[in-house]
Amino acid sequence: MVHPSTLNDILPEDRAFPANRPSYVLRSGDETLLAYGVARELPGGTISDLASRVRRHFEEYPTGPDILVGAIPYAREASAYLLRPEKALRVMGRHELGVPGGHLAPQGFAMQVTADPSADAFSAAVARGLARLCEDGGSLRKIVLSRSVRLAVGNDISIPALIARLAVDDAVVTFATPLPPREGSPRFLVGATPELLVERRGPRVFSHPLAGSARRSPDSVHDREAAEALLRSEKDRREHALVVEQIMDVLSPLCTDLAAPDGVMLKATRSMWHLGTRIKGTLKDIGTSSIELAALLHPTPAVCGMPRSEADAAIRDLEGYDRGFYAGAVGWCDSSGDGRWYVSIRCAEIEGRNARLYAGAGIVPGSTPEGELAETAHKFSAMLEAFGLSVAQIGEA
Ligand SMILES: C=C(O[C@@H]1C=C(C(=O)O)C=C[C@H]1O)C(=O)O
Repeated sequence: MVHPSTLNDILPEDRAFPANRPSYVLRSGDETLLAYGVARELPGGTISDLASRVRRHFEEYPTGPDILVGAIPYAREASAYLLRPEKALRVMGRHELGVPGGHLAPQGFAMQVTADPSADAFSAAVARGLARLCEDGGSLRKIVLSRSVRLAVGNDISIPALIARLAVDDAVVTFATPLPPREGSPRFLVGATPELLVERRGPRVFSHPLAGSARRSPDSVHDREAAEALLRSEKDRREHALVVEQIMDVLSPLCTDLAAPDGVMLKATRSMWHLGTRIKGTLKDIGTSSIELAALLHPTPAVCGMPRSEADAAIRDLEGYDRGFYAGAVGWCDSSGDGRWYVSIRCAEIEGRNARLYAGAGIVPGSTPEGELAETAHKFSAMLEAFGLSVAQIGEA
């Protein structure tokens, strides 16, 4: 059981709830969810029985806020960390969070920046991944390889300041969610994700997968050219189509009228362009919960690859580290089965003075180690900027 006192410093005291600070924040352009304190922790287990554990939880504890919040890790065999808060506040519409920008570290404190793996080691992993895609007789079509950057700051990292800075981008969903403490020390996953894994609202189901990326440019002509080139890129469209294919395959037996009426469109964040497809459907059986849908879909080929088990095995072999809660999902669900789950990317694991940032990129035939290195560097930029750093400061421009 997590001690609530370890979780109460995400935001400054909320005027609406004096004497209480949110322990969990999920802010999108149209809705902000704030959760306070921890009444209960969902018992652990793998993703295959997550939906039944959630259902049992709401049956056993019908009182209190009708919500579980938290994070699902990348590995399907690892346990989700879902919490029943003491209080929850859902604010419809745009919410400023009421957090001052603040300093993440006192002026003059050096930040230590370490690429883990190094840029060279990541490029080598991409080259090995590409070789596997081209192996004769192999069925592997895509793998998503990631890397991390570790930051060591002079003092404890201020999560309020971090999320306030990330929230300047309205195109992304800013989140801060507690992770299981390590040796008693509180940990959080904080990020700004552009990608909706799945949402269930009554019988309606939504997903907005992204795959295929280009960096944005401060120059509007170059920016537009980058977007147009991405839309035309055969390699990126192929990479994207695999994600849409898997999501449609998983959802179609469960839905009537499943469709992607707008086709492939561009999604812009402040730092990246992506190819995205909005998928919508209606459940055949209203008993299918958002968490059941998330558990079936995760990990999509946007963060894993195709086919899933082969891609996952290649990732574990080539990346050489445990992704933890990066490339999992973050969100909420309630006892009716409604919920929203976002892909936990563009994020960092925060523990005291240390942050570990993650970024990954899809590898398909036609990808190059240099291209994927540059793409992941730019995917770090929103988090780096929240720390007052730039891509150039991690040694890559
Ligand atoms: C894996 C990440 O991003 C994913 C991979 C993308 C790609 O390869 O083009 C695009 C969006 C995300 O689905 C990440 O940001 O870490």
